[in-house]
Amino acid sequence: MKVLVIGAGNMGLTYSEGMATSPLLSKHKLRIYDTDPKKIKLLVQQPLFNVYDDLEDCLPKADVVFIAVKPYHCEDLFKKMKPLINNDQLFVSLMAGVTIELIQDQLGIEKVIRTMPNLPAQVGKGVTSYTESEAVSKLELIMVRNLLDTTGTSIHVETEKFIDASTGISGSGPAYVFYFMQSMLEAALKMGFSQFDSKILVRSTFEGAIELFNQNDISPENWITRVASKGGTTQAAIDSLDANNVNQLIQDAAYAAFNRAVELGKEY
Ligand SMILES: NC(=O)C1=CN([C@@H]2O[C@H](COP(=O)(O)OP(=O)(O)OC[C@H]3O[C@@H](n4cnc5c(N)ncnc54)[C@H](O)[C@@H]3O)[C@@H](O)[C@H]2O)C=CC1
Ligand SMILES: O=C(O)[C@@H]1CCC=N1
Repeated sequence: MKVLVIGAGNMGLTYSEGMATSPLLSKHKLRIYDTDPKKIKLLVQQPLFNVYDDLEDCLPKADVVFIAVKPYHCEDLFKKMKPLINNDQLFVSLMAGVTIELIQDQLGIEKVIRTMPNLPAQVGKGVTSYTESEAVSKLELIMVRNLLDTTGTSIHVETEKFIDASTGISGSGPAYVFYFMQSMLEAALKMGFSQFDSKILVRSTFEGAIELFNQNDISPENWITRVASKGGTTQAAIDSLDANNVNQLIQDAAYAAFNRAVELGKEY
């Protein structure tokens, strides 16, 4: 099986590295293509995969093609791809919003797996949701799942609605966590801690909370009650969050990302 990854950015490179360092693919079975000459120049020096700057040299012979460009680049890319592809090839899209139907129509092919990955894939802790068009076989689905799992874990969803929904939860989600971290860091600095100590306090708090969550079957809501004493400091903080409707605001943010994914699908 020969795999081509189109787009050597955050996601394309992450997946390429995940697949290349797994036992599933040897170097000569994995290719990466990008249009940015500076990226190509840097990438040719790495030993993990073969790097291309011309679609004609890498696309026609690929069995599985990962598409990891920004949604607004897909129209132009699809025009260039169309004369070089065939209906036996399997296309795996990592793009937010772009629908299976649009990919099938613009490329004139049938086999598409649409995914929604996330950035922690860079450290092997990604989560990717995925769904497929009718023409994709069970075997092909398992094969691609194994490739996706080289960057973490994956969940299969029945419809594309859940790909857009997971964009709002896990795809964009790391940014919500970083947003929270940034606020905590700014508060620590204002209280007079150094940059160094602020980072330790915030990082350890996030790591510790995640570890507790992972090691016990207890809901976050329940954990809050274990931190908060009646009339104590945590309750003062939670009361402030509740008074400002932060729970609802976070849910609104997740829905904003979900809705934007649906909108993106109509823009191309
Ligand atoms: N960054 C993230 O956390 C996530 C991104 N995604 C999706 O992944 C896709 C890629 O995002 P990033 O990797 O963050 O973007 P990026 O901007 O880091 O990488 C995109 C790459 O595509 C290349 N490119 C542009 N036009 C091209 C073309 N016609 N042919 C070949 N290469 C081309 C660019 O030179 C660049 O290297 C997007 O569609 C996004 O919706 C999905 C989930 C999470
Ligand atoms: O912001 C975006 O559109 C992409 C999709 C999910 C994360 N990044």
